[in-house]
Amino acid sequence: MKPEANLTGLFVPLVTPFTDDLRLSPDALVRLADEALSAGGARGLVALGTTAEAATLTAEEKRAVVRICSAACRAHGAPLIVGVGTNDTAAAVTLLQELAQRGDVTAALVPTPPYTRPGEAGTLAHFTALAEHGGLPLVVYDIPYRTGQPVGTSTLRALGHLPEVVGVKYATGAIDAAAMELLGSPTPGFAVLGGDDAVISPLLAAGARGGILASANVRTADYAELISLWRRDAAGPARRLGAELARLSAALFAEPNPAVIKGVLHAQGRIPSPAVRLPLLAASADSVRRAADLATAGPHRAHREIAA
Ligand SMILES: O=C(O)C1=NC(C(=O)O)C[C@H](O)C1
Repeated sequence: MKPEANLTGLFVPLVTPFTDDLRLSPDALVRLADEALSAGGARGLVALGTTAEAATLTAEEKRAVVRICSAACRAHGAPLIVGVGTNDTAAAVTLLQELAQRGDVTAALVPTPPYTRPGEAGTLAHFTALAEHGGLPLVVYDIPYRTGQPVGTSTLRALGHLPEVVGVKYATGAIDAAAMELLGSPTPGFAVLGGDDAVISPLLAAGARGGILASANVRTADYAELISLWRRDAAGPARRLGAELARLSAALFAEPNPAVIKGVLHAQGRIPSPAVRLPLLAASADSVRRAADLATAGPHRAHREIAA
């Protein structure tokens, strides 16, 4: 029997706000977490995703980020997903066991082992070990353009049948025959969540249960509404909002994530600094301006406000 993770809706992988001198800004993270779950209407949060620049955080900073996100999730009765990414299976088991001991983590978001390229059988063996020994429900993060390790539909299905694997963050960069095959016959207890922001709308149309979307750090409520519209089969408004948000997502990803998102959040006064840690560089003023314009008030929102 699978653990019940209830992975439907919008999960926001929060940025990690820094000060200008690159220290963690806990107060800003507390505000972002609360806004996403209250005004934003997100179903839950993702701590330590790619968008959080998790690769550059110290162990102590990671603990602080998880503590803050956990407190917000507890206050809102929301699920918390935590990113755990390494190509060392034994180290991943240890990290998962430590997280499991907290008792407040709904699931871990785990990429296919990055860089090593262990093949599909090795990837399946990796997740089997994590499922058997990690002690936490797992969401497989399928993002071959970052990890270098693609997984085919039959491997994904095999992963979905592992007892602790409750979902996949599907970010293959395409909605193709493989995606349609995956979505066409869903595996019970295995949620498909979109993770490619610019194509989230068609993935939802094809049956994805929700999304883990960095773009939702900005205009959270609209991404939550997009998911809700598709799940209610409201195709017309969903298509219009999806097209508008795809333009925003493209602008937010014009430079390596999360540089533009942080630039926009800073321009909106929501974080103290647009700073990112090396090897990322701050986004150009042009990219931030273009995305900030799209973030402020799209025609869809204007239309809804007039209609209200
Ligand atoms: O941090 C995440 O989770 C996400 N990161 C993305 C990326 O940087 O590739 C994309 C997605 O929006 C979620």
